[in-house]
Amino acid sequence: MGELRIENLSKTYRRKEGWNTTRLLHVFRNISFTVEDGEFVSIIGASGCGKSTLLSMAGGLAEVSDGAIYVDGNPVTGPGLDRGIVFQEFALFPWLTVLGNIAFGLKSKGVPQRQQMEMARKYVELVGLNGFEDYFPYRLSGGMRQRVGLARALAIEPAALLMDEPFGALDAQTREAMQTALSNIWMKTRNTILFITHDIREAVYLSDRVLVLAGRPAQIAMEQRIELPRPRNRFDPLFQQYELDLERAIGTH
Ligand SMILES: Nc1ncnc2c1ncn2[C@@H]1O[C@H](COP(=O)(O)OP(=O)(O)OP(=O)(O)O)[C@@H](O)[C@H]1O
Repeated sequence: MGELRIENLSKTYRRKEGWNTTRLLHVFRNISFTVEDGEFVSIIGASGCGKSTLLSMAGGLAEVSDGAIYVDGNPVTGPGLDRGIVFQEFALFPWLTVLGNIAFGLKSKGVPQRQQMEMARKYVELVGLNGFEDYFPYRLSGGMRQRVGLARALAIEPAALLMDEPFGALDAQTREAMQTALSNIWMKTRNTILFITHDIREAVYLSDRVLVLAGRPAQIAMEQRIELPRPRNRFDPLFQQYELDLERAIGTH
């Protein structure tokens, strides 16, 4: 199971302006949507519209101002092993090898040591890092580091995977290769994924459904189901039509 439900979610930041004035910044108000079990949903929107804030709240890392988030019906009250998170900054432990990084969360989950390595190896294989098990992160390219980040998040077998601009720090070519890799992995695992990006092409390539966040306070301005067979062809005219429609939705709200 892995259903992620966002219910009437609001976020307000209190910003200090001068020594005795604070201003309220309503980032978004009353946002509701559900990522169904096994569904890949992306959120796109202009810079500053609140995408990262929303994902951090789902991860239990940022406080909810109003509303609630549920994973399989259980309210999110903080970080937990039912959610795997992948950030843009790879956030790997530099003193651990590839295998050590991937096995790390399994220890916290209480998986016995022998089984930790077995499971970590399974995910090394899934993300295509065979042969690099004993490398330390500094010897890996950006794309390989993000494969480790993905394997680490997948290894704890979370109900939902939360990904915040995971390929944002990569060059264009590596980024496209990682999109293909993630799409292939997802076709095998069918994880529930909430994916944040500002790249429309990336969202169309990967998602079952794309939500456009726009306005201030932000709202879901558009919801687009992507009805293309996988693996997807970026040059398909229908693919390009989806891109255009979403571009328009971001621009006009
Ligand atoms: N801790 C904070 N205190 C006050 N304001 C904040 C805080 N964190 C974020 N904000 C503001 O909230 C808004 C939403 O920020 P957020 O990072 O969620 O946007 P985003 O859509 O992820 O942007 P980007 O695509 O540039 O990463 C922005 O206006 C930002 O300046």
